[in-house]
Amino acid sequence: MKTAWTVDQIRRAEATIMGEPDPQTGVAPGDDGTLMRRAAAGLAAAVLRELRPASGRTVHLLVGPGNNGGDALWAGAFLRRCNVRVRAHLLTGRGHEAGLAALLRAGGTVTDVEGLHQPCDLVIDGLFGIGGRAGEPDRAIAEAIGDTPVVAVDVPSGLASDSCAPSGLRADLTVTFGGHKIAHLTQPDRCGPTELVEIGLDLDATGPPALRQWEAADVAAAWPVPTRHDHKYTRGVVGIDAGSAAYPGAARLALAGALNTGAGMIRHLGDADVSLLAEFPSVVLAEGRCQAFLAGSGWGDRDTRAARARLTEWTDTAPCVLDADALRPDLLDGLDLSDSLLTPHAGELARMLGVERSEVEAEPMDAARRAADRFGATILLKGGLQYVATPGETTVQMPVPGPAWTARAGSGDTLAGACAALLATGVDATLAAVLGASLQALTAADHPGPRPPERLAERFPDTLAALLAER
Ligand SMILES: NC(=O)C1=CN([C@@H]2O[C@H](COP(=O)(O)OP(=O)(O)OC[C@H]3O[C@@H](n4cnc5c(N)ncnc54)[C@H](OP(=O)(O)O)[C@@H]3O)[C@@H](O)[C@H]2O)[C@@H](O)CC1
Ligand SMILES: Nc1ncnc2c1ncn2[C@@H]1O[C@H](COP(=O)(O)OP(=O)(O)O)[C@@H](O)[C@H]1O
Repeated sequence: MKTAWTVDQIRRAEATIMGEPDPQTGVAPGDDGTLMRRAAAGLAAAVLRELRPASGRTVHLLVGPGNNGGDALWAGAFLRRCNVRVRAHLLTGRGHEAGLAALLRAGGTVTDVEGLHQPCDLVIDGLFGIGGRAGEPDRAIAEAIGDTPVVAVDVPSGLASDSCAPSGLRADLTVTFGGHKIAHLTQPDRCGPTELVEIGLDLDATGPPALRQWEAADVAAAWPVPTRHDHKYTRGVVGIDAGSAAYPGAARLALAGALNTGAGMIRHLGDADVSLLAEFPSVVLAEGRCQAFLAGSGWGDRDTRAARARLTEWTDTAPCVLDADALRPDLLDGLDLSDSLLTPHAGELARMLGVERSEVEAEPMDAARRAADRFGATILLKGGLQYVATPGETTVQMPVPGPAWTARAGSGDTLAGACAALLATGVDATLAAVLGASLQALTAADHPGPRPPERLAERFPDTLAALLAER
């Protein structure tokens, strides 16, 4: 599990070690440079690994006016001890005083933008870190970097740490300090792999993290495996109302998702063509008790009164997964959704919130959180990176990300079925969303290529078996 923290939390954790910074100078009373040197040592070690062999190689430092530039300068001084040639470009003509003095003492040099065009093996981006504002890099600097590998200090410059929006320089590796920032998990294409250097911050004391990214081992550990004492009813019965004359396949897809995730029993309660059940002989048509329901996938333009009656009855009875055509404010308002899961994609979430899709796409984490509070329901916002927001909870969960092969019609229906099967086992809506979305993503990673969603769902059990074998 990777956890990410806001800039405010990082600053507060720093302040408990060094004291509150003076508002005029920005200098904290207890700042003797220890944290910066720890950070810089970790940064230099990472750069040495990238350069291997390092002796005789050349590194350019892009140095901003703040502490981020200080880290780069100190790292440059450490690199000099390993016989690395270091040239620093000071963006504003000045840089962290002690760091610059250390670099010059160690034999590093200062250069202008022209000097950055001289050949070098690696660029350290220390322009701006968590104090940086979002923005595009200076053209002259971007041109000078060209194709040279970039190691970003803390966060790539121009990428806002608390945001999901892409901007700024692109890094091949980001070395961060104390704890991951939100942008590391939401902008992997900008940050590259992220290496965490411990510098002694107690981030847990600042409250819950902003974001948690699940990994395969976490999914395995949390998976609700049936025990010897279980039977089909204790494992959970799922009632599914998916599909319509216009979208008959949605029922088949949702059933495939639920069956292959391990429901104890499935009741097909929709009005879709039952001939599809020939393929799924264990699915029953009999009405009866259910531990979870799935409604909305492939409903099309179902009559509002009928849809509302179904949702009211089901949400009053058991936890529900509400998907696709059930995700309309006029259907959802007034329902008790406290133990249910809504699974919108960005367009559906925009409709639920009455905003433009672009607004959801720009800050998906915030949009998911807002929707969770607005509807009092857990939200799984689907897409390339997915966000699970729980009403009243600060931390947003990010399921394991998967390849974009999954981005096709019908994948959402199988995912909804998978989440419903998990809800029926008794796990809460947040865990059902995280586990269902992660299983789909991990399976797609195991079977890359244009595999139709119902075929991908058939591989869920293999992926799960491999995951559980590791636990
Ligand atoms: N604190 C610690 O002990 C430790 C901190 N550590 C390191 O400190 C980093 C945070 O340092 P920081 O607070 O000095 O902020 P930093 O990211 O250097 O930027 C601030 C400067 O940039 C300027 N600026 C911003 N955006 C701009 C833009 N778009 N275009 C132009 N200018 C812009 C901004 O100007 P202003 O906004 O004030 O106008 C200000 O002058 C952190 O990421 C980590 O690397 C580690 O050493 C571990 C210990
Ligand atoms: N870029 C992407 N990378 C990986 N998975 C994606 C990407 N975009 C969408 N997905 C997945 O594809 C599915 C799309 O769901 P949705 O748009 O609701 O499809 P439908 O309603 O047609 O079934 C979701 O399961 C989501 O997780």
